[in-house]
Amino acid sequence: MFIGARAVQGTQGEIRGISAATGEKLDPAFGGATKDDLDDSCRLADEAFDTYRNTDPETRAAFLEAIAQNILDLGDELVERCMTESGLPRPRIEGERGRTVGQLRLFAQVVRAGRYLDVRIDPAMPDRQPLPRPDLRSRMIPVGPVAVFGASNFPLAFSVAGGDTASALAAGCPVVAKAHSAHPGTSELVGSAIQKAVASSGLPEGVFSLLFDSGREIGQGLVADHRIKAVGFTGSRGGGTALMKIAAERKEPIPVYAEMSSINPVILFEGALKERAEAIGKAFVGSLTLGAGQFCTNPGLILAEEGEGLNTFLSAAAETLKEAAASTMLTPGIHQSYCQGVEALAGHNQVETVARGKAGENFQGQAALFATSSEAFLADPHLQEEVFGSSSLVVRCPDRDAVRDVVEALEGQLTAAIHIAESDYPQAKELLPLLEKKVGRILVNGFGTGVEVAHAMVHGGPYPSTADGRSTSVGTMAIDRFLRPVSYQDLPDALLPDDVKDSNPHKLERLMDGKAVLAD
Ligand SMILES: NC(=O)c1ccc[n+]([C@@H]2O[C@H](COP(=O)([O-])OP(=O)(O)OC[C@H]3O[C@@H](n4cnc5c(N)ncnc54)[C@H](O)[C@@H]3O)[C@@H](O)[C@H]2O)c1
Ligand SMILES: O=CCCC(=O)C(=O)O
Repeated sequence: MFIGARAVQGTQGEIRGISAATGEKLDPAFGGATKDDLDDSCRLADEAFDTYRNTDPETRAAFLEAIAQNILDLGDELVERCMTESGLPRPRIEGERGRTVGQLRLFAQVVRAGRYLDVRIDPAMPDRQPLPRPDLRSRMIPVGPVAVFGASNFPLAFSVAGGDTASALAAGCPVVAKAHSAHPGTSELVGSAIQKAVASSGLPEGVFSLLFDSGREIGQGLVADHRIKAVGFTGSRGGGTALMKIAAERKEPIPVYAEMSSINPVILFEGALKERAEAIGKAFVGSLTLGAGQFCTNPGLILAEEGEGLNTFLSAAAETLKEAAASTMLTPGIHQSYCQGVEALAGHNQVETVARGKAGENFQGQAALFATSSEAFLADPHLQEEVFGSSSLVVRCPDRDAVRDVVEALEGQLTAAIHIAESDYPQAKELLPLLEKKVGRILVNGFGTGVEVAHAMVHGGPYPSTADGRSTSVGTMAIDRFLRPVSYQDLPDALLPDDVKDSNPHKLERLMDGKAVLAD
């Protein structure tokens, strides 16, 4: 573990990485944190906060870039360890490393640009009648130390140096990360890259700590610690809601930004099916089986009106899926819950098994495609539960109204995809307002897997896809989760923070009396 500048061997229990492919325990053995380790990490983060939040933009941006470079400098040791622990192939891990590094570098740009501070200045109007207007200035400031829970399914881009850590550090918040026990070796390597950047950037050691937990006590204690002011989490609905409860019951409740579960409905319109049902069917299976289906954006639900087009889609999807190789899943636990989910669907008396992929061995997940009627789907809420892996359910709808009824019945989702031809635009236009209320991202003629790390990305959605549908965990808006506004009224310039001073020393773009003004 890394507790500030110290590298610490945990003493609570034994945590070992497991070869995802074979189940073999990996060296070295890691140990979980004690309550003292937890307390030290939170104390150091609290002590570091004021210094870190007052770092100038260039120092903070360079720090983020140093993390990125240190991760790259880990070279193949990181890639190979991550492949072994996650079972994910080299191209995926190398691609995910590039995404992680790119995310850190993008946030460095955000910090340098300074627009995230949202500086607003309403100059005083002493002669205004009937009442003078005071001098009012505001900016966003970081909330304080943030707890980050690494995700199993993206051991780099959503884990120790993933989007939650990158956006929190960019906001000026120290981070106490809780490693995911599915990839302890990967977590240690990435944690070393961050700790090295803290030191080389001359920052207080408490800016980053990494803890392991041999159970759940440390993770729960982290969320409950009064010095932690926000939580980032990606994982199960049970895990996310458990942490939300702890956070809500604190003396000072704090937000938990949990990304939890989504079945990401894909709606196939008549015109699109008429034009390209077979191509959609093949592309769908590619998305469904990406990363052994362990994407939170996985297309777990297909909606379409019954007819020839849907039948053509189903035939193409079935033929393609039958050839899909089974892939190693992240952990034996995730593999087991996937198999249980698939068995439950296969045994459901209203669900038809359309196709199964090639059978696998050990902890490989066999792809599965099921179908049911909209009537059965609406009658059984269990049918909209996420089956985390390469499994999807097609819902045959008798008409357009039934499609809408199913969408109405869905919980909050991360994404919805519509496959349309121009002839479908009128119906699509009717459905879009409803989709907006249900999801964080709407796609046309694609699938939700493959989240672009960009300024306009929303990787979030109404509960229960995430804990707070107003936020995103990917993209530059992710920084907003770890900021809060402060207003300064009638302060003399000498007392104002640099960001809101008349002189604008950091040359920020600011809102002056409601108008955006670039620094000269
Ligand atoms: N939708 C998604 O983005 C997504 C991503 C990963 C996993 N999942 C779902 O979660 C299941 C399990 O996967 P996972 O291990 O990544 O998720 P998980 O929720 O079990 O664990 C995620 C992290 O949170 C911690 N945690 C979980 N519950 C906790 C609790 N009650 N108290 C303290 N800490 C707790 C774990 O130790 C781990 O570090 C998967 O089968 C899948 O269904 C969903
Ligand atoms: O698993 C959650 C994130 C999915 C993602 O980032 C992607 O689809 O690229």
